[in-house]
Amino acid sequence: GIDFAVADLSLHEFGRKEIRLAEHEMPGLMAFRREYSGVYPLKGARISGSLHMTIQTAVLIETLVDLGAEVRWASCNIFSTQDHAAAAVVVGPHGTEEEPKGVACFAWKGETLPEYWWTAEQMLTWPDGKGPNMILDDGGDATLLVHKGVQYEAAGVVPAATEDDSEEYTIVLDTLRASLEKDGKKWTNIAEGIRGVTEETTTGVMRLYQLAAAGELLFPAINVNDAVTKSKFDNRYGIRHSLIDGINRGTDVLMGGKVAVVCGYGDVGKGSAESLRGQGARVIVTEIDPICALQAAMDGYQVAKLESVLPIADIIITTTGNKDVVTVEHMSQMKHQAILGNVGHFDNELDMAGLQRYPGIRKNNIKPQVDEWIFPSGRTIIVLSEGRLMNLGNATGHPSFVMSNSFSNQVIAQVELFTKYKEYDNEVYRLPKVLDEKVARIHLEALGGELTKLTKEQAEYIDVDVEGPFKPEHYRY
Ligand SMILES: O=C(Nc1ccc2nc(N3CCOCC3)sc2c1)c1ccc(CN2C(=O)C=NC2=O)cc1
Repeated sequence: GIDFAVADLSLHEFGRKEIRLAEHEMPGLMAFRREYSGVYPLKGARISGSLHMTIQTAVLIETLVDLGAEVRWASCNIFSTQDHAAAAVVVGPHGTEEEPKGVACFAWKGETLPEYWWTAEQMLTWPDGKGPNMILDDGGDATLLVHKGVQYEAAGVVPAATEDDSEEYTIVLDTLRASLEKDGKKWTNIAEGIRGVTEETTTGVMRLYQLAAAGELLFPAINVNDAVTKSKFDNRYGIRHSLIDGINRGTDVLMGGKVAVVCGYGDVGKGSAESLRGQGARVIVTEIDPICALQAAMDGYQVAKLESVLPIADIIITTTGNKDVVTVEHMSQMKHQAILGNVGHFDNELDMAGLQRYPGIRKNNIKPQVDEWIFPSGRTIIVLSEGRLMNLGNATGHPSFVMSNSFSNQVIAQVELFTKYKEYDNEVYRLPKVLDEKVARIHLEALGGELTKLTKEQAEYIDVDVEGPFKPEHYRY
């Protein structure tokens, strides 16, 4: 039998039902199952995956298994696991609760930090003592664990107190300390067996480039995040779908006719503005970058400074990826019951610490992820998801079709690295554009779109191959 640790295996039937619905909305992954049927390009692959254990991720996992891989999984966030997805992945499409036949999965919603690092350790160690030969990472924790482990083995000492006292980092070391004392040279063996890692997000990709720049990257890496059909789609179309979903689930406020301020006009800001405009809101954009600001103006949005529009703003959404975009001074000048949310990067776009320290402030929790903050003046504001990503806290993250684009790039990258790792150095690579275009072709077809074909003469005229790639590397879509 397989080893696993999930919240409640009896949720597997519900998970299986939602996985079946998601498969219909993930044409890219299902196309790869058909294309590679009987070929098993990932036969022999032992993939350790660290990525949000959601229904969509379950479809990714079962696609990797269909392609021949053995998989062990943990979530990359202590809150993001959907317990029914984890249960279904363990039982598998042909297993039962009594006799699970799925994948070794170690994930449950609400893990403590020590539990989180324990699940990461389980994900990286096979029962036969072997390690993975591939890593699928989101945020870089799996890659970090392997590299830190090797570094400490190389130092020949069990890690002492660290230069960084954060609780999370110390937990990593406790895990490492335990495993080093127990298994000695385990981590070096694990790293030596790994052919490569494919990384889902900006944060993880940044860590990879830092490792590569320091000459410390132990194996090749593919940056999935910067595939056009991943980041452009997550950031623009995923947010366009889930921003108003989160506002509706959280507040049921009518957005038509209201004034909505979107801070930032990058891909996330563009998706957010479009989402709110679609509901009939009058959207005002704030920007620091003249090019993005001009784009907003040309798209018909008023471009203003946040301070200038606080008296009329009903909804304020931050999308910048920066910190302190909305300060407590801004909040104290907002309209009564103005709605404030963040879909940018981390939870520091809104100055929640400043709000909590504001003299005489009071907090009235309306329902999970929806708080009313009451200023001494009696005026209140409604803050979604405590300033954290409200498309996740108040809604269900990206829809399956958007994740199908992202995860199709993951499958291509896993097959590419597993089968051609000898052609790669210990550097960070992006997928060839023609594979990015392949993901787009599959999803266009699934939407009933018809692609026009270049004639040979036309292709020569614009100096591209009839089969692509159709754009130069530096092209910005
Ligand atoms: O982060 C994700 N999810 C998440 C969910 C709930 C949650 N609750 C939190 N807290 C904070 C402390 O107080 C208690 C509540 S943090 C948190 C995070 C997450 C990201 C990408 C994908 C990618 N993705 C999709 O978008 C759809 N399928 C996917 O795999 C998923 C989840």
